[in-house]
Amino acid sequence: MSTLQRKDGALAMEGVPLEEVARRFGTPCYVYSRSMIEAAYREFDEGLAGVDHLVCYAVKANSNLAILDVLRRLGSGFDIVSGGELSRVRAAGGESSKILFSGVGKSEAEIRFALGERIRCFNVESEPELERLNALAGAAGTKAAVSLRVNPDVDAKTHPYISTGLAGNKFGIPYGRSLEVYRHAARLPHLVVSGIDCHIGSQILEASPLEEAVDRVLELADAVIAAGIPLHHVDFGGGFGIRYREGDRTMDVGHYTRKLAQRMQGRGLQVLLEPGRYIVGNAGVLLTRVEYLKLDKAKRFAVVDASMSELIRPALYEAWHEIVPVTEAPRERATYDVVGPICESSDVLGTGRELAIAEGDLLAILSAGAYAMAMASNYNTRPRPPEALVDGDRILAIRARESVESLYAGESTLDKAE
Ligand SMILES: Cc1ncc(COP(=O)(O)O)c(C=O)c1O
Ligand SMILES: N[C@@H](CCCC[NH3+])C(=O)O
Repeated sequence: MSTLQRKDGALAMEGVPLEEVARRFGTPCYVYSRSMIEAAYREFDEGLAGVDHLVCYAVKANSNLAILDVLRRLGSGFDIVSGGELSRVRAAGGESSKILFSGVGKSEAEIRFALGERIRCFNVESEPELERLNALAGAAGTKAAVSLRVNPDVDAKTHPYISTGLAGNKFGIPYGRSLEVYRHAARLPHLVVSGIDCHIGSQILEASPLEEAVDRVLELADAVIAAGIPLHHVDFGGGFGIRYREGDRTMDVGHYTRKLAQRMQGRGLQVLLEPGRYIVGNAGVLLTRVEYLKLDKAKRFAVVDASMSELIRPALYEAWHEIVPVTEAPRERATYDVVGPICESSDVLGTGRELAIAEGDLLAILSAGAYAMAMASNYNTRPRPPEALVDGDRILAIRARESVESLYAGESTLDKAE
C-alpha cells in the first residue's frame, strides 16, 4: 500500500511504473521496494537503539539473495530454519556470527553444516535436539552456543495455523520444564548456554500477547541466572503483523521496541528479535494479467495468470490481499472472484472483488513480499516467476523466471532408473 503511488492513473513503486516492470519481465512477477525494506528494518533497529541488540531477519519470509544482501548491509542478523537458508545467507555475505538456527526438526546434516559455519546460536526446541547437538558438537571437536526456545503458553490471538506459543503446539520446550532443561544443558560438555528465546506466532496485531511473552521469558531468565547459569541474550522472536487490508490496524513497532528497550535497560542482556513478515511483507507486490473474464450463471470470474502456486496464503489461511488494477481505465465495474489457472477450487486469490477490468489488464496483488515466493511451488508444472527489486528509479532483475525447459523437459527417467 504505502509502497505504491498512483501517477496519472498508473501505479508506480518508488520511481518505477509497474507497467514497465511487467513489460520487461512478463507476468506473473514479484516486485519489491528496497526503500520499504530498509525503512521497516530501521523501525526495529532505531526502536532498540537504547540497548545492545541484534535484529535477526527471519529468512523464511523471503530468501531472495538480493534482499538478504540489502539487509546484511544494514547490519542485520538472520534467523534460519534449514541448511538451505544457511547456504543462502552465506551466499549473500551474511556473517555467521549473526546467524540463529531455529526449527523443531534440525537434521544431523544441517547441524553439522551449521557447526562448521560457526553460527552464532542454535535455538533448541526439544530435549532430544539438545542431546543430538551435544553429540555432534563433541564429534566435531567444538562447542555449540545454545538458547532454549521456551513455549510461554501465551495466546497470540492470530490464525490458529500460525499460532505457535500455546501449550499443545509442536514448538518449543514447555515453560514448566524449562529451568530443569537449562540445568541439564549447562552440564552437557559440548554446549555453552548463551540465551533464551520464544516465538508465539505470526501476523500478531496486538502488542499485549507479545508483552505477556516478554514477562514470562524474563521471569524465566531471572530464574536461570539465579540458578548460576549466565545468559548473554534474550530473543523475543518475530510475529509482528502487517496491514493487508485498507482500514486494518497494524502493529506499532516503534512503540513496542522503544518500550522493550526501556524495559531491558540495565539488565546486561543483549536483545534479539526475529521479524520476517514486517520487514518484507508490505514491500512487495505480485503482478498478474487478466487472461479471461468468465460469467458462470450468477458468478463472474477474473481468471488471471497468477495462482495459488505463486501466492498460497488465500487458499491456506483464507488470507486477504488487496487486488488493484495497475492502470485505471474506463471499464465496466463488476464483482469478481479472482482465480488462477490451477486445477483446484481453492485456487482463489480474492473473492467478491469489485473491479473495473478487461481481459489483458495488469493487476497488482498487494502485500506479497512475505510468504509468497518463499512458499511458491511448481504445482501444475508452472515455472516459478521472476523477482525484481525497485531501487529509486532503477529496476534490478534479482531472480529470473525459472526455466521452462527444465520443467517441461519430457525426458523419460524409466529407462535410466537404476
Ligand atoms: C522461530 C520463528 N522466528 C521468526 C519467525 C518470523 O515470523 P514473522 O514473519 O511473523 O515475523 C517465525 C515464523 O513465524 C518463526 O517460526
Ligand atoms: N506462512 C505464514 C506464516 C507462517 C510463519 C512462519 N512460522 C503466512 O503466510 O502467513
